[in-house]
Amino acid sequence: MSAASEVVVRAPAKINVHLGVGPVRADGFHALHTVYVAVSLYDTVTARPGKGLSLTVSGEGAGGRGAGLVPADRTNLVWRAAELLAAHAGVRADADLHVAKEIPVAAGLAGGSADAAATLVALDALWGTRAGREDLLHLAAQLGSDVPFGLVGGTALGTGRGEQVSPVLAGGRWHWVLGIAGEGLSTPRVYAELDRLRAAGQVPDVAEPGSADAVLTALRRGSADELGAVLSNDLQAAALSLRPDLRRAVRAAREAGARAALVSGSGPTVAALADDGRGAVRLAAELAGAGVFRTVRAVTGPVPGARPAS
Ligand SMILES: C[C@](O)(CO)[C@H](O)COP(=O)(O)OP(=O)(O)OC[C@H]1O[C@@H](n2ccc(N)nc2=O)[C@H](O)[C@@H]1O
Ligand SMILES: Nc1ncnc2c1ncn2[C@@H]1O[C@H](COP(=O)(O)OP(=O)(O)OP(=O)(O)O)[C@@H](O)[C@H]1O
Repeated sequence: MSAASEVVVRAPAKINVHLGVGPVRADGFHALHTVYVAVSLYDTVTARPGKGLSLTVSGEGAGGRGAGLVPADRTNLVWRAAELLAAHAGVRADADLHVAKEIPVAAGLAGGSADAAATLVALDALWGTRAGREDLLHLAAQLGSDVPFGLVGGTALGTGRGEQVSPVLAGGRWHWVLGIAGEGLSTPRVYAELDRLRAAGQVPDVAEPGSADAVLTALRRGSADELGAVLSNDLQAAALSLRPDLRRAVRAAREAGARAALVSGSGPTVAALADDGRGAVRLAAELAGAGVFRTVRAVTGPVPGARPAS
C-alpha cells in the first residue's frame, strides 16, 4: 500500500430537482424517486497522517453541538466514515482530519453527506486502501441515504431510499440561486411531518413515489423553460407546514424573476432557477436585498462529486 502525505477533497452540495416520496417502508425509510444535481458550493475535507483519529471543523456551523451546529467528535459523519473505511479495509484509523464548511448545516443541501463521501475518497487515497468504486458506494450507503450521490455527483437518479444512484444525461449547465432561510430543519422531522399531513388527508397519499420522467426529459433537452415547469418536491409541503414563513421566501424568489423556485430536499433552503449566468447574478442581488434570506449564493450545476482538489 502506498501512503500520501496530504489529501484535499472538495465535496459539493446537492439540490433535488425532483423528489417523489412514496410510502414508509418496513425499515422506516421512505421509498424515493429523486433527481439529484450537484452544485458549485463546496465543503473541503483535508486528511493528513496522524495517530488515532482527530477532527477539526471550521466555517459554517463550526463550534460544537446543537441545532445548526456541527459536532467535531465521533458523531460527525466524517469521523464515522473514517472508522467505517478503516474497518472495511482492515487498517488502523490513523488520520488528522479537517473540514472547512461552506455548505450551510441542516439546510437540505446534504452538507454532512458530502463531507462523508469526501472523507471516504480522501482516506482511501491517504491510506492507499484502494477500495473499489462498488465498495465505496456500499460504505457510503451505510452512512446515509444521500452519501452515495456525494461520491457520484453530476446529475443522477436516486431510487430505493435514495442510496441507489444512477447517473443520467443532462444537457448543459444550470444556474441556480440558493436562498438559505432561518434556522436548519431536521430531516427526520420533515419526513414525519409529511406522514402526518398524508394521514390527515391534507396532502394526497401515494402508493409509490412520483415519477421523475418529466424532469429527466427536461434535463436531457437542456431547457430551463421546461425544467422550471416540472420541478417538484414532495417534502416541500411538510417543510412549509413546519416553517410557514418559508412560503414568503419561495414567493420572494419567484417575484424576483426566478423561472421557478422550490424548497431543496428537506429544506429550508430555497433553490431558484435562473435563465443563465447573468440572470443568476441579478437574481442573487435582488434576493440578497429582499430581507428574507440569511445567505444567498449563486451556483451552477451539475459539477463532479467528491474528488481530490488537484
Ligand atoms: C431529504 C433528502 O436529502 C433528499 O435527498 C434525503 O432523503 C435525506 O437523506 P439523509 O440526510 O442522508 O438521510 P438519512 O441519514 O439516510 O436518514 C435520516 C432520516 O431521514 C428519514 N428518511 C431519510 C431518507 C428516506 N428515503 N426516508 C426517510 O424517511 C428517516 O427518518 C431517517 O432516519
Ligand atoms: N460533517 C457534518 N456536517 C454537517 N452536519 C453534520 C456533519 N456530521 C454530522 N452532522 C449533523 O447532521 C445534521 C444535518 O446536517 P446536514 O448539513 O448534512 O443536513 P442536511 O443538508 O439537511 O442533510 P440532507 O439534505 O442530507 O437531509 C447536523 O445538524 C449535524 O448535527
